[in-house]
Amino acid sequence: MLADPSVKYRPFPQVDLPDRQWPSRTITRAPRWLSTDLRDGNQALIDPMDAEKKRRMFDMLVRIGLKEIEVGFPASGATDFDFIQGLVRAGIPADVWPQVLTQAREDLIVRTFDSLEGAERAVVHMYNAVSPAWRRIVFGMDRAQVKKIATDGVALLAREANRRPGTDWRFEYSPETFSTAELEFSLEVCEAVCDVLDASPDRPVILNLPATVEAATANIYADQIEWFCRNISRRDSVVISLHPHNDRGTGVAAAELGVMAGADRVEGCLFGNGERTGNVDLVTLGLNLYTQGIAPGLDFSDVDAVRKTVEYCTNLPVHPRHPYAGDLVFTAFSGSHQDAIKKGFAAQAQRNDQIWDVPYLPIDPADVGCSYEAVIRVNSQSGKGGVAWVLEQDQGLKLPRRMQGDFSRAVQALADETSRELNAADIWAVFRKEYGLDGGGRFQLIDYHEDYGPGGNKDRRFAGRITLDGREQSLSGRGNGLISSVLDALGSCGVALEVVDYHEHAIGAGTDAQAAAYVEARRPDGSLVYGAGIDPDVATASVKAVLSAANAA
Ligand SMILES: CC(=O)SCCNC(=O)CCNC(=O)[C@H](O)C(C)(C)COP(=O)(O)OP(=O)(O)OC[C@H]1O[C@@H](n2cnc3c(N)ncnc32)[C@H](O)[C@@H]1OP(=O)(O)O
Ligand SMILES: CC(C)C(=O)C(=O)O
Repeated sequence: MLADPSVKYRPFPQVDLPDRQWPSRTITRAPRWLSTDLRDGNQALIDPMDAEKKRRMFDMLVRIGLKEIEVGFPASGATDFDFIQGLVRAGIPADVWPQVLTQAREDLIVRTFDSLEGAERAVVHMYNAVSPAWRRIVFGMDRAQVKKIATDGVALLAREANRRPGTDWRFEYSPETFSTAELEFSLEVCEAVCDVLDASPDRPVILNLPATVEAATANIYADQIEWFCRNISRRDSVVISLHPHNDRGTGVAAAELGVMAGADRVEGCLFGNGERTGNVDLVTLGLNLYTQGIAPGLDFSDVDAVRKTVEYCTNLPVHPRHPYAGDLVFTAFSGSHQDAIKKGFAAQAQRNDQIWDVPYLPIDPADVGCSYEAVIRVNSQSGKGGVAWVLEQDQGLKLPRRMQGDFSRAVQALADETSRELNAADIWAVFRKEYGLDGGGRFQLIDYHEDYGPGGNKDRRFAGRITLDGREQSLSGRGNGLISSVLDALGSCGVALEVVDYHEHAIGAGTDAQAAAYVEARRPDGSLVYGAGIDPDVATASVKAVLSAANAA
């Protein structure tokens, strides 16, 4: 890299628009969407989609709710041409407009119209680049010549349409490279195109203003769009469309600001496939709107299925951190995030309204078909809240607060030792081991009997059979409750404990229900130990929990 990049790169000039309005506008409804997955997306693939993949993509786009779909570049070759003819023959849903792209060349235009033979309706989209670099480098033409490519081209569109009156034709024109062209020249070309096509309010022309290469910050694109919307002479006879690419990684921002600046329509691809760094991502745009309380008109309620289809058709993976849809976007590994999310879910469950307010989760995962189970996952960065969450989701165990800290230390030790993610089975195994659920501690309950002394209810007697250090023996004790009588019995084995906290709850319901009991106990030196017991009988669960604490002591 250069020490001084200014010798090679120039900053993008500002747009002279001191009274710009877009910064204080908000988006209040979804724009019209066009999917160009089958065109811009497809042309950028290592292996372009075959007919089967195209059909699968098309059907999914229709299911999602796309009403405008660019189905290909028919003059590119037989694959696109035949696919488009096949779609037309099979019948395109009545509320869906197929769109096709062509260069402004007569033979290509004729072939493009041929591909749509028999269609009820279609949009023919023609482009030519207008910016200085393309004029100079690609075409070797001046402004007038480049403008003539456009006007001659759209005249051919009108001619071909007139020759085929059985189809309801609409037109889209893209001054390709709009974002790096002089605004006045783009406007001049678009005005001329609208004149030739006789744009009117009932037959508006789509003017698509692409950021063919994203070359400036998103606010500059918004300025360009607002400037264009203000200056185009027949605003009511044109649909202003955006086509942002993502070279600077700000395609989504550019599209959003462009809509605030007055655009009616956005062209993009699912998950941002497309040339180089991609077209703007329709999934992110749609769900961004959704999280502002605006119905996007696109159904991503099973975003995972959408992702799998796109991955299959494009043979490109969607990044695990991709907004809303990546494998890891609803997953928190880090302790403080887990703690906040766990509290957020609990608060959400207690509130009496639907408003979503869970820390770190901008959208309810359930709305896009994701379950809550995977929201919190555990590794060495995790904390007690996350560990407790996984145990609760997996086993239904609701550990008391302080015990969460005790248990999490054991889980943390394993995570550090193994340097990997711990799944629910790992965590459950640590719990069973830590609290002696499978045996292994000094004290294990075989069975016990409880009765009352002369003092009645406050005079409980515990008589148990346990294994102590592997040897079976009897144990008895007395207290004013079951737990204190077990503690008394343990005292005779030299274990002095005072219970400072006790919790119990049911796990599950009906005949399969179990009870979980948790004990926090203090040793003579003041240190705390914890125990847990699980049993179909709640009293037995509590006895086991006390013995479990004794094992820890
Ligand atoms: C920004 C975009 O994504 S635009 C869409 C791009 N998509 C594609 O190109 C995919 C499909 N394309 C193709 O299959 C082929 O490029 C075809 C069939 C369209 C044309 O193929 P060919 O004629 O063999 O070659 P090629 O694409 O290189 O054409 C370049 C010529 O077209 C001219 N040209 C480029 N764009 C346009 C345009 N929009 N209108 C008119 N002429 C154009 C170039 O100046 C060049 O002219 P020259 O030969 O006189 O120098
Ligand atoms: C054809 C146009 C719209 C295009 O794909 C672009 O400019 O990126």
